[in-house]
Amino acid sequence: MQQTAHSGCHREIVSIDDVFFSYEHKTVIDGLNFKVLERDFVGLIGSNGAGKTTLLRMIVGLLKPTRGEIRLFGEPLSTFRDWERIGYVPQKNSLNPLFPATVREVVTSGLYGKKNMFRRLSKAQLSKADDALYAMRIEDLADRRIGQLSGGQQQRVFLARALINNPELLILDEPTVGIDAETQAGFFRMIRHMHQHHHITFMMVSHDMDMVQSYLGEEAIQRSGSLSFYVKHTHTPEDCRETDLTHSMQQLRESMEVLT
Ligand SMILES: Nc1ncnc2c1ncn2[C@@H]1O[C@H](COP(=O)(O)OP(=O)(O)OP(=O)(O)O)[C@@H](O)[C@H]1O
Repeated sequence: MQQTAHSGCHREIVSIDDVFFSYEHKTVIDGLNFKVLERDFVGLIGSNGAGKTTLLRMIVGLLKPTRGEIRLFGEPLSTFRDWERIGYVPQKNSLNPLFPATVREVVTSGLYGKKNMFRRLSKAQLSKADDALYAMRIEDLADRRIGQLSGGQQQRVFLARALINNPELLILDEPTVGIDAETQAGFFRMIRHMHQHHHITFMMVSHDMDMVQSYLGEEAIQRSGSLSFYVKHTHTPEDCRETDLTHSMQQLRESMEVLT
C-alpha cells in the first residue's frame, strides 16, 4: 500500500528533510529542506560542483544521505520500492559513446529498475518499449547503435527510457548539454508541453538560466549553499481536481509534435 502525504490539494512527491551529504570529508549538501509538490516544475541551478547531481542521485536512491531523510510519494527512501513511478535521465556525458547497445536495448533497460538486467522480458514489456519509442518518434532508430546517433537523437532515446514506465515524476540532469541551440529550444518546448498537458512533475538541473527564468519565473524561491531552486507550482482549482494522472504514449507523442 502506498502512503501519500498531502499539502493542500497537492501530494508531496519529494520531501527533503534536513539532508546532509558528504563525500569523505567534503560536505556538499548542508542541511537542505525542500518539498516538490505534485505537478510542480522545479529547476535546479547552481555553479559547477554545487551538488546538483549529488542531490538528484540521492533522490533516485543511488546515494544515501549522510544525515536527514528523503521521502518519495510520502514513503521513506529506505523502504521505497515503486521506482516505476520515477523516470531519471542522468547527465549525458556519463554514457560511454562506444557502449555497444542498440536504441531498443537502451530504452528497454528502463524497465529493469533495480531488478536483474538479464531476466527475460514479457511480451507486454516489449510492447511498452515499442510505445516509448513511438512516443519519442524514434521507432525508425530502434536497431541502431546508440553511439552512432546525434546528440538530439540520443536525448530522445534517454527520455524514452525514462518514460517507459509512464512515470509521475521525471528527473532530468542537464538534459541538453552538448546539443545545438535549436534542438535545445525544441526540447524545452516539449517538456513544457508535457508538464502542462500530461501533469508530470519535473525536477531538472539546467545551466540555461534564460529557459529556467522564462518558464519558472525570475526569482529563485529557495537557496541553499550554491543551489537555487526555481519552481512553477500549478495551483489552479482545476489542478486540484482528482484526475487520472496517467498519460498514454499517444498523448506524449503529441508533445513531440511541438518539436517540429
Ligand atoms: N564520487 C565522488 N567522490 C568525491 N567527490 C565527489 C564525487 N562526486 C562528486 N564529487 C564532488 O562533489 C561536489 C559536487 O558534485 P556534483 O557533481 O554534485 O556537482 P554539480 O553541481 O552537479 O556540478 P556540475 O554543474 O559540474 O555538474 C564537487 O565538488 C565534486 O567534485
